[in-house]
Amino acid sequence: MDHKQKKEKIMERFHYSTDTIIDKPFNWKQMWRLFSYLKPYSKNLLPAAFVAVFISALVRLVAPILIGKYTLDHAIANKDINLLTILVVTIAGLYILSYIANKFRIKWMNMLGQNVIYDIRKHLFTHVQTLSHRFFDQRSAGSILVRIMNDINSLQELFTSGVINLLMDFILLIGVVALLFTLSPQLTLAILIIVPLMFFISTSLRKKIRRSWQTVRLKQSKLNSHLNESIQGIRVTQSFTQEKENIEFFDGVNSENFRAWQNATKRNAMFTPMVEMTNAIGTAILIAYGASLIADESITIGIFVSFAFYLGMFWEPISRLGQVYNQLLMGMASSERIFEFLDEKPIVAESHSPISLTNMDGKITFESVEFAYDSSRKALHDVSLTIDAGQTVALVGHTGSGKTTIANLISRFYDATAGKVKIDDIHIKDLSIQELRSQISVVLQDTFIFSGTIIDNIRFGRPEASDEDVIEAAKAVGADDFIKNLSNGYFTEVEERGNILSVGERQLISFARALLADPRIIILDEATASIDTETEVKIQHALRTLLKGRTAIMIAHRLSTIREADNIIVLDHGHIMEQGSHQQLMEKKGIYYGLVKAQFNMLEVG
Ligand SMILES: Nc1ncnc2c1ncn2[C@@H]1O[C@H](COP(=O)(O)OP(=O)(O)OP(=O)(O)O)[C@@H](O)[C@H]1O
Repeated sequence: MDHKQKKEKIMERFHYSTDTIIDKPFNWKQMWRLFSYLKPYSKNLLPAAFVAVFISALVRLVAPILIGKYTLDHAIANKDINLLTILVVTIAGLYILSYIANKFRIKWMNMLGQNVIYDIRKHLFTHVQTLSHRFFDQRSAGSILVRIMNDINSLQELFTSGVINLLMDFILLIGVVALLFTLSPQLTLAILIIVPLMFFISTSLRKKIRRSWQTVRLKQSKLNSHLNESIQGIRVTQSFTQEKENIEFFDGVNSENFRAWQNATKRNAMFTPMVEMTNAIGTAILIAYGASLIADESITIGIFVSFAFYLGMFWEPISRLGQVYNQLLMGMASSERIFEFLDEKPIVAESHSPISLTNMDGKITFESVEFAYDSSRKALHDVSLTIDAGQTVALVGHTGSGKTTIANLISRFYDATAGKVKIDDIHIKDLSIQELRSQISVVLQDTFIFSGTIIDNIRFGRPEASDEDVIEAAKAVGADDFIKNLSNGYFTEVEERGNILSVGERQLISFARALLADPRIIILDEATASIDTETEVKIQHALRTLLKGRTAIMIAHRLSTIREADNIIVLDHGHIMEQGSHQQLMEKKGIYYGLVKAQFNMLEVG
């Protein structure tokens, strides 16, 4: 395989297909929605900045006429020293006023921009937190990160300088055109001939620029997704010595990103030369036609000078409007992506009038429940079961048989596609999601440890718990011993995912976390799988404390851990195959019996 083929193969290795180009036409409604984030500032920052803009625009509009028409044609032509002094002082005063107004305009606009960015980011993050598991199943963490960080960042310029420049340029443009007309209508008309040409070129560029910014975001998304995955999976990469391939893939995505940027900035840069070219044509017309108008005394030299000033001021806002327009296009590309997330509704939605169940008993019923993660295959078929309050039920079965899916439906991370899941005989969809979940604790094999201290990690589900309560919970599950031996005991800082702890230690922390949260229903999904047999024996006792008086669902491949369960449900390909106590199922000599025997034989051989 030559290098090119090898590279192509590497580039096919990872797929980050969920982020697609959203190519809708320029949409004013959407822009309006974006600008509605300015609303909270419509009574303070925004009007203050508008006043500042208005003052500096006004000064810029008035000064040339004072310089050209009045200073040249009146004061200097008539040698009127008094008028000249008044004009010089007025012009100087106006420029000082403009300087002050500009200073405040920049300060207030920066504050406005930062506030708006803060608000949009907060809104998006808050919304993303409420979205259902299915949303996260379908997207990489990196692509979500790009929208919350890069897409929102790219709006910053639009809000700090774009919006206000837009306003300033509109005032300038309207003012300048009006003044040009009053100074000399013929000369103005002659120069305005080029405007339709400019309009035509800018319209044709519009779509291309917007698309290229969309592509940039897409490539950034891919880059971030890969970066995120590479760091999370670095141990696997290194153990399979795939660093070189990983670097090559990264290099491929990085160059795609680089090319996309190049392309977008190239297209962006087309605006300025276009404006400069029209500027040159306009000036040529001014000189040629203006000179002939002076010659036949249709206009004075003072008017010609004012006109030249205004002409410069005419191209400047047009050129800047091009820039703002680009910012608008960029903002459009980003806001489409931001609004796509904001418009995403949680699939698991709160009922319109949720029933409050603050003191749940913990009875769980499944009535002919069916579930499919995607339409192509079902994960559960016609599952009916009853778990009485306080019972401990074990779910066993082969990998992929649907055990975790049952647990997911109890926590309402997903909704059943058919049938009903009930808690205390109430349809789960009618219950308040927050109350439901606050009374359920899930302990997984792969425990998530957040950055922070051990004590705060245990306190995660009950932030108001005292240090003593935390220590008591840790003692009850046998986590106290190892925590005390850490450099700072309970106050030892752990980084994201708790890499300084062993998998078993992380599990013990999550046991303590669950116990402290004091739930009515507890789900242990392979929760003891990474704990050694000795520790497991130790925590069997703690487990009894943890499960006492609560409804418990235990999912375990290691069957020795679930012998004491009140009921064991055996699943196969999403069907309940048999259920009963350990004794009953052993006597039945069915699937469970086979599973126990297989494990026993393995141990014997081992
Ligand atoms: N988020 C998901 N999206 C799509 N399919 C999924 C998802 N999670 C699980 N599945 C599929 O649903 C089926 C049941 O999975 P489930 O996680 O319930 O199995 P399990 O019995 O808990 O397996 P294990 O013992 O390996 O944990 C499997 O075929 C799995 O591939």
